[in-house]
Amino acid sequence: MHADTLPVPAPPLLEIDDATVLRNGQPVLDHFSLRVDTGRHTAILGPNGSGKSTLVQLIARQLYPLARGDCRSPVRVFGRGRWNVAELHGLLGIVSPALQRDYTSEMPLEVFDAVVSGFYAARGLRLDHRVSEGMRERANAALEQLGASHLIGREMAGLSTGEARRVLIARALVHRPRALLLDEPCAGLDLASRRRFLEGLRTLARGGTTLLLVTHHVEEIIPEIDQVLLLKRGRVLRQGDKADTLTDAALSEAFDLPIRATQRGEWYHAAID
Ligand SMILES: Nc1ncnc2c1ncn2[C@@H]1O[C@H](COP(=O)(O)OP(=O)(O)OP(=O)(O)O)[C@@H](O)[C@H]1O
Repeated sequence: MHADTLPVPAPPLLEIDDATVLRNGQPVLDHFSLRVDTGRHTAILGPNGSGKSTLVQLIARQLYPLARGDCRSPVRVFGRGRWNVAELHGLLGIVSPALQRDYTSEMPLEVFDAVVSGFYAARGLRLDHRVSEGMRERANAALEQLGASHLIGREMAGLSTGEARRVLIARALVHRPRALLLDEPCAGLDLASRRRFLEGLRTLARGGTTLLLVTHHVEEIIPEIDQVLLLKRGRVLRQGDKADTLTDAALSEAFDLPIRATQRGEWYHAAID
């Protein structure tokens, strides 16, 4: 095969190159670099205040890094440094606690409208939004995929935490994004709901959506995730496969406590030693 007929490799899902983000004048991400290849399911794990949500906001274009001398954007998603936010969300669905707070506030919003308005990157439908039959079908299919079809007709504000999260993930999925960035998706779920929810994520991961899962909990790292990024105080402490990152030494250093990690089948657990 000639060099010019070789397949072009897909650009990485995410490349962050020496990004610094300040809050109140303090660096909360500090000369931060990271690369995640498309198709490689990844967990971003770290203690409170380590910079996980800041990283999500940086990727989502809700926060900006300090400008660099060479004018190159330090954050590239699918190989591009410049995106309009709606276009970006079509390729990379993002579900965060802030989004959930916004969508479950008292301002009325029905479940199906919450999902189908994802096509317009809007919170609910406006009069000028035309919903085609194709859009309806995709919104219904996404709700079904998340086991949330029975919630159609309900108000978002009246849903439980887990129900609302499923609806918001369905909303992110209407675009058939290549990747999903989920910030603390299991927060507020009881033990059984958490396991059911994680099984749903496993199905998504196996279906070809690259997952970026932000969490404090080793137990939420589904078997399909094979790369872990350990954060500490705004820096990457360690990045690699689970055998290298979910170790007693690495977790103890990240959380500043002696931690013992154990593997049970395909899942990992961590406890204070
Ligand atoms: N709006 C803000 N103004 C000032 N400082 C902030 C703001 N938001 C976060 N920070 C600070 O930035 C640092 C990183 O916070 P961030 O929320 O990104 O961490 P996190 O890893 O997501 O934490 P948690 O697990 O508690 O959600 C913390 O020191 C935090 O106090």
